[in-house]
Amino acid sequence: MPTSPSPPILYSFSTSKELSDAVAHFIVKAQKESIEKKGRFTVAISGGSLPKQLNALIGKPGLKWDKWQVFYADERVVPLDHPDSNHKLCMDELFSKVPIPLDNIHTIDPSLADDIEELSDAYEQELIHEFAQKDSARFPIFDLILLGVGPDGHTASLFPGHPLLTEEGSWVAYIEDSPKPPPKRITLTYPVINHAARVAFVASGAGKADILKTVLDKPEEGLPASRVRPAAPGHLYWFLDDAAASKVEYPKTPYKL
Ligand SMILES: O=C(O)[C@H](O)[C@@H](O)[C@H](O)[C@H](O)COP(=O)(O)O
Repeated sequence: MPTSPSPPILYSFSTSKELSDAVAHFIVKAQKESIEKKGRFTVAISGGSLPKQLNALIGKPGLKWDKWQVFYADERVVPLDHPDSNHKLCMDELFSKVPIPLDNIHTIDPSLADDIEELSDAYEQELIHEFAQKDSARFPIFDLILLGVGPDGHTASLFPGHPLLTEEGSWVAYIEDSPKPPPKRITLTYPVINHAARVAFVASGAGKADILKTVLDKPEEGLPASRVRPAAPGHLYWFLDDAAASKVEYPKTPYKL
C-alpha cells in the first residue's frame, strides 16, 4: 500500500542544454529500471514547453522505443493534427524523430469530441486496457509522468480552484472551462499522478520564478502543482533551469550524470 510521500528532489541547471541532457539521462535510467522489472516503460507526457525539452532523447543510445507505452498526462480536445493538440506537438518535437511504434502512443479519440464525457471515458478505458490487466491495481502505476507548470501553478489540466482537484475515483477526467485555451481538455487525475513510480516536473525561464517559489516553498497554499506528491515508494523530481529556480529556497540536490 502506498504510504506518505517522500520529499521532492530539486535539480537546477545553468543552461537549457544541461537541463535537457539531464532530463534525457534521467529518462534513460528510469526506462532501463522499468524494462528490467516489467518488460515495458509506461510514460505520460504533458504539453506546453515540455515536449521540446525532451529533444536530447533524439538519437540518444540506450533507448528501447518499442518498449515504451505513451499516454498524455493531459490533452486538448481537438483533432490530432490541430496546432493545439499535445499529441501533434509531441509528434513534431519528438516521436516523429525516433523509432517508436505508433501503436505504442495512446491518443484520445477525437471522433468522440461531441461528447467529452464519452471521450474521457474512452481514454480511461485505454489506460485500463494497458494497466488493469497487467498490474491489477486500483490505480495505474506509471513508471514516469512528465509534467510542466503554468504561471498560475496549474499542472496537466488541473487548474487552481477547479472542482477536478478533489476527484478521487476516476483515472481520467474532463474539463470544459479551462482558463488556458483551448477550454475542452482531458487530464489524468491526482490519484493517478500520485500513484506513479516517478513524477518529474520540467520548467525553465525567469517567467516561472515566482510561481515556483510558491509551489515549492509554500506547498501549504495548495496550488495544483504542489498537490503532486507521489505516495511512497514513488518519487517526485523537479528539473529546473537556474532562472526558474532563482527565487526558490527549497534545497537543491546536485544531479549526477
Ligand atoms: O496542455 C497543456 O496546456 C499543458 O499540459 C499544461 O499543463 C502545461 O504543461 C503548462 O501550462 C506549462 O506550459 P509551459 O511549459 O508552456 O509553460
